[in-house]
Amino acid sequence: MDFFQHRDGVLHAEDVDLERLAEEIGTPFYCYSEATLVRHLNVFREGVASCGKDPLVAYAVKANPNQAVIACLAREGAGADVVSIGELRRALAAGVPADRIVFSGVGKTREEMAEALAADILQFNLESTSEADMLAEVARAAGRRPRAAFRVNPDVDAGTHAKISTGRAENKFGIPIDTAAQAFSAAAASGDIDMVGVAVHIGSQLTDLSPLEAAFRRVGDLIGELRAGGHDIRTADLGGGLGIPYSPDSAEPPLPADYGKMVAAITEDWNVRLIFEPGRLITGNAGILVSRVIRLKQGVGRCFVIIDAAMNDLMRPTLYDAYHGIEAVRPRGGEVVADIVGPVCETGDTFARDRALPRLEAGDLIVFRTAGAYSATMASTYNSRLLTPEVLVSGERSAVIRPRRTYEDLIGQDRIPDWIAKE
Ligand SMILES: Cc1ncc(COP(=O)(O)O)c(C=O)c1O
Ligand SMILES: N[C@@H](CCCC[NH3+])C(=O)O
Repeated sequence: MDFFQHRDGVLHAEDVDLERLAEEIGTPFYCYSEATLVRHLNVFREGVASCGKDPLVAYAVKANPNQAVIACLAREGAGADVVSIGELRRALAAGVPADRIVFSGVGKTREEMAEALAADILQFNLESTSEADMLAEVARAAGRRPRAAFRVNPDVDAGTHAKISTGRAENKFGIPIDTAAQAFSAAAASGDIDMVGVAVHIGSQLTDLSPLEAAFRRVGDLIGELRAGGHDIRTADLGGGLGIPYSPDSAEPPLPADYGKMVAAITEDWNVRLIFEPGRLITGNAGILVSRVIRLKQGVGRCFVIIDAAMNDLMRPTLYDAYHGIEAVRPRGGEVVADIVGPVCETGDTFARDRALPRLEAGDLIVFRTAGAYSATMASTYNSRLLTPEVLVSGERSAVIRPRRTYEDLIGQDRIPDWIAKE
């Protein structure tokens, strides 16, 4: 059965024996397709290939930071967009060259800056003037000269879920675009930072190009203004954010090729190196979550399918009311309309309400589609559940890329202070 969906709508014919994997690994587990990851990276790269000279695709590591996933993309030449020292270390350890790494995020600490500076990353994306002051201090102390961009906030509504919208004036991200010229001048005047670029990212899971277009046009105007003010702007980081299809009923998000055409037209005379930071688009439809039905329970007027995955494994439905396609691995005849729920002690531990599915029985395997991005990485051990293992499949091959830990590991992480242990 084909569970990995290419971004261009073609189902990939990867023959994955999920039943065998479930026997070997136990459920729940995440499963990623290497071919689909690579395919998505290439679809995006082809889409933006005509956008200026040597565009950099810096994979947003936060979407799926498994070392094997980053290494697979690094092998294909991807860079990385990181937002913490942990992500920077992951990217470097997975083989992403430092000169393809950009460091985003509103809360970079002195220590993080010093480490990224020592690694000589391509660019810091600064999000406030106080952050620029801190980077200047760190750079002076280290005797190095970082390259940096200011991320601007264009005050554009991305039309996505409020919790993942980042480009409105009221959001914490970036500096207001109207004050950017002063911020650039102040940062450049410090003499410690090479202010090379402008960055923008207005949100995630965008299903319409027009907010991106509006934001990019503002960035274009700003680049003109900055150059007129004497700044040597050499890069423009256009962020990530392109949406992917989650539900067969929702509108098709724009294709990377259409996005690329839009970007190429707007940036034609910018004369900069463009940087892109796609995350979800690369990994989202390259991953699934496999779970087993524990039991069925008839409630008052509703049927509950209780599965062994829970909100701690896949938070998106409870956090954003996100839709994930759910399918039976070996569909039986008939149909059931049910609530798909996990074992966690919260009503929010509901993946779907009133979902029509083929009839299910205890022991059946089911699959959550589109679970390669912002899924395993947002998991927790709530209810003292173990983190879900991850598997990578590549044609006939499969490898566990994050093994299941033991309860001893989980419990042994904690320390009982002497004074309690003794009493
Ligand atoms: C600065 C930045 N770049 C890139 C991304 C990746 O976004 P997406 O996964 O929607 O492509 C994000 C997350 O929204 C982000 O905050
Ligand atoms: N965690 C969000 C995406 C956040 C994007 C990060 N900038 C999701 O699952 O959709």
